[in-house]
Amino acid sequence: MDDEKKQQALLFVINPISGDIDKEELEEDIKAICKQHGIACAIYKTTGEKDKEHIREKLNATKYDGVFAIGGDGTVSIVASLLIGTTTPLGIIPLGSGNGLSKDLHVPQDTEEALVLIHRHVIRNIDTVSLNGVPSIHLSDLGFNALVVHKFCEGGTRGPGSYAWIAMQEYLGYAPKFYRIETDKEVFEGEAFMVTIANANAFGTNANINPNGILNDGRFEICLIEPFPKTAGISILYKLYTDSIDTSVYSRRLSCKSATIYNIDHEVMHIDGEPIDLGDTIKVDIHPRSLKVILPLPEDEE
Ligand SMILES: Nc1ncnc2c1ncn2[C@@H]1O[C@H](COP(=O)(O)OP(=O)(O)OP(=O)(O)O)[C@@H](O)[C@H]1O
Repeated sequence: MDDEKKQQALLFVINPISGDIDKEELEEDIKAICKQHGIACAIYKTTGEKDKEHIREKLNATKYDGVFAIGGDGTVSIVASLLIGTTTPLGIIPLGSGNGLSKDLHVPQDTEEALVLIHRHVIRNIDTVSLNGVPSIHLSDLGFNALVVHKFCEGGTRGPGSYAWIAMQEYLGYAPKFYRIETDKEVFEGEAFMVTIANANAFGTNANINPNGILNDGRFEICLIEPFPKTAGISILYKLYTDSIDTSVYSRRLSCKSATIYNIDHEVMHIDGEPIDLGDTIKVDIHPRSLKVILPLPEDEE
């Protein structure tokens, strides 16, 4: 099905600095594609200051038929959080240093191919998760990875290289933390190297923490990496990058619709890559099919 006729007005939220990629030409391409297909096109360029508030104002002022986030996971997360529970779908043109959600949604990573979504696509519903009421669309966690995300955000440098450098520096000295996790089905109590609340599958780095997660199954997974000898680190890393972490004896998965995580050691956390402090009791809930997303046409409908 081609939705071209229904698309009247689209908002494009462009992060000019994401992925260190210049987007001047892209802006012109977007305008040309919209003109060609009779679509009214509005552009908002992020500044890094109060972007969410400014985009919310635009959404309140005008009814858009879709909002495209053009940037990395941070930009996608801001736009998505404003569209949850509305009838307005989220589109993604992946142009960040981390493009995790777009990969899990099978959005083309090639910009030219992704731009086709402007006029040719299907709309599907996906689940979202909330942590103490704060939306998470992709992956949130406590523990080692969250610590690396915090240090990465505090540092001045961008990109996957500096993330890997921080991870290497922190790895040897990191001690697992103690958690109690009560889900609607089971209870876990013990130490973990990291605790990931996963609506989706893989981080922007391509490390796949939840290979069997499904974005619209009405459930989320709490993925634990339990304490392991440092010598097992390489094997765990290998399994993360070969979609086989489920086969590790140090991994555990709690599949659920709701959970409460007691963060007894006050470990840091992030939601979709943004550091956040939610206190020591984190209530997690699934919101089935609460976000509409713009996706490529299935091959049999091409
Ligand atoms: N015009 C701007 N100038 C500086 N920073 C900006 C600007 N617009 C957005 N930002 C910042 O960009 C970050 C989000 O970037 P995003 O995740 O989309 O791309 P990225 O290349 O993957 O970035 P990162 O690797 O830092 O996550 C946020 O920290 C936001 O504050």
